[in-house]
Amino acid sequence: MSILDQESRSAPPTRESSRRPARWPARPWARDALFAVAALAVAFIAILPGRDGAGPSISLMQLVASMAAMTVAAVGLNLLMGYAKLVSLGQGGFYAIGAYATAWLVLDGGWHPLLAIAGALALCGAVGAVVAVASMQLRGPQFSVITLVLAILVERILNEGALFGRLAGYPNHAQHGTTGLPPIEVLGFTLEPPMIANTVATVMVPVVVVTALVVIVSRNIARSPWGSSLSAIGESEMLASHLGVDVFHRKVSVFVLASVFGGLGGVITTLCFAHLQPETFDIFLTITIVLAVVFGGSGTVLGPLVGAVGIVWLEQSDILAQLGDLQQEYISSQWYLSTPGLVGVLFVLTLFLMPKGIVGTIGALVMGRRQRADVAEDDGAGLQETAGLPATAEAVSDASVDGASPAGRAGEPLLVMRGVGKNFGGLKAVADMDLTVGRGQIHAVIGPNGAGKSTLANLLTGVYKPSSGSVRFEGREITGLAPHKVARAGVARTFQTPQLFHDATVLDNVLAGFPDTGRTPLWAAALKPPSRYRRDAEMRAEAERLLNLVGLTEFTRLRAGELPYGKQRALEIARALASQPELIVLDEPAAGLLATETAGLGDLLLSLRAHGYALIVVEHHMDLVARIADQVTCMDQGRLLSRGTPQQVLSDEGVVSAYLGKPMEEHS
Ligand SMILES: Nc1ncnc2c1ncn2[C@@H]1O[C@H](COP(=O)(O)OP(=O)(O)OP(=O)(O)O)[C@@H](O)[C@H]1O
Repeated sequence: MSILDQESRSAPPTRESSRRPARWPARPWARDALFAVAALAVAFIAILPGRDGAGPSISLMQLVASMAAMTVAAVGLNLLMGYAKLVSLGQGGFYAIGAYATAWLVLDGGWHPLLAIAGALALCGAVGAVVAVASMQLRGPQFSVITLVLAILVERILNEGALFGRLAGYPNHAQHGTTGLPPIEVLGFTLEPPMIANTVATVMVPVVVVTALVVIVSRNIARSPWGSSLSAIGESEMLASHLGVDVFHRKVSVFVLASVFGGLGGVITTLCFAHLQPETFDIFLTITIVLAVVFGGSGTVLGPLVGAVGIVWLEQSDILAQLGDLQQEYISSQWYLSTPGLVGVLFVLTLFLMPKGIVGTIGALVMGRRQRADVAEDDGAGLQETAGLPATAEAVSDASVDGASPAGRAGEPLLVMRGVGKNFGGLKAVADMDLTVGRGQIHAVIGPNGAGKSTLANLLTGVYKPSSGSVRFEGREITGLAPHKVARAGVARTFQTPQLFHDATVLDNVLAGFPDTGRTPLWAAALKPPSRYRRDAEMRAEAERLLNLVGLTEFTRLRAGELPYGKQRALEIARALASQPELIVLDEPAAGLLATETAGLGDLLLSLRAHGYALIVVEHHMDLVARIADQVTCMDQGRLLSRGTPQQVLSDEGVVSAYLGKPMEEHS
């Protein structure tokens, strides 16, 4: 039923698409294949020096192993911290669980090493799930503290639990008669760790392949609708739920995934170093993983890799030790910073000088340059316009919204709210309100500040559960459903203050509006089957058409945060349309718009009505209300004050005295 159902091929090429330089390779699957080949190639090049097992290459392979372990753990943390903005300080704990559980299941449990690895990762996932369920209601610092407690607990258990050899490490002579885990055998191959001179460290092959696969999979996830849902959660959980995302489950899922990747870092450590010392799994490990993400670029695909490689190299090279010596020589032999202290200083400097990290900073520079080039090519037409919305009705019809529409069913009540009320303590914000909206109808809700208009919208969209009454949508009871369920039922909304992904492009903002953001399963995001490519192409074509509809074609690749306010409102409407709703609730869409923009908004809303959308418009601009609304409901003190056509309501004496102050004609 979307206005987008028409053949996308029929759309005329936009200026944006006609002048945009083609990316190479042009096809998304070819770009992904190239990335995968490059990742695997880098992985194999990294272990080339160890191919003959010569003594000096052993320490190099140990360095690569440490980098691989740190990369995998940092990639997991980045999904959690970089995208969903859930700052976990427990990643070191999962790393330790993965390492020790693998060794323990092999040595004490007698499990086959591959089974032990699977068991260790499952344990990390299970512990992650418990911690996530327990902590997901917490926000910001409280969440971080809970995860930090986990890391500290794990470290204490390893240090003090006799089972894990205490300070003797694991395995140890007293318990196992050996200080090294035997190399694992898989399909007749012995996977030797990089520990013995003149022995080829064969385990490095699966280690770097798995590391490359983790980077590839995390890139797939980050660039999928599943990844968009994480960014949405990071931006605002309220926004995410209105995009159809089941926030609680998604947060638990990403935490479990991050925990498993953290555990995989530990598994790599066990396989490569064969002996575990509890002090290497201290709180400093967790901080190093966080630093790797921040240093490389949190919320970027390559950031954790670059950060992990950089941090491990710094820690293991002589540079920091030499800096320590220099301090002792020239500043003080008593007061100087050792390696952990210097890493801490690096952390602080990174936060101040490069808050986006290495990859993020480079990415921002490249994006800025591209955008400046776009604007320079733009012959002044696009950015200098102030109106983000189509200024004329012709502009709207030019945008060709003649797709399939539910207009044929117009008149049937789509939404029926009956006796709805909401109390906040002793305050009746909404009391006994009815509201009926038919398909293809614009229903304006007006009233003085504090009348309860936004609360009514929030009751409909699931933000608040009604204290009384019922809400039916398309004949289905949706009273008290969570916002993501209401969104999935076909109700989209925009907000009083536009809620956008300010750092993402305009196009990506619209893409986040598609139902896929809430519905794509993790496996499809991670593995990217052919159907995902087809769907991505469809969504992209539809998103470009929607941007054309709301007059934002020129700005497709601009960052949303750089759009003028009016255009941000237009973008929010395009994103709402992407969810293919039946009903759109617009909370004060004309607030902050210029007169020309308000006129353009009116055109757009009328055009949406013409194509069968039902709209509820909470608004203070009476000119706009009078022009577009079929029905107007005026609220005062949470109750119905007047209802009828715009003419009836705007000339109602009660409305004039409680809200307008003077009759509508005198306003203009
Ligand atoms: N979460 C809340 N907790 C307590 N009181 C609330 C809450 N949300 C709204 N209210 C109160 O409910 C009443 C109605 O508020 P609401 O925001 O719905 O009014 P409104 O008509 O949308 O006003 P405006 O036009 O200023 O946006 C106000 O008195 C407000 O202070």
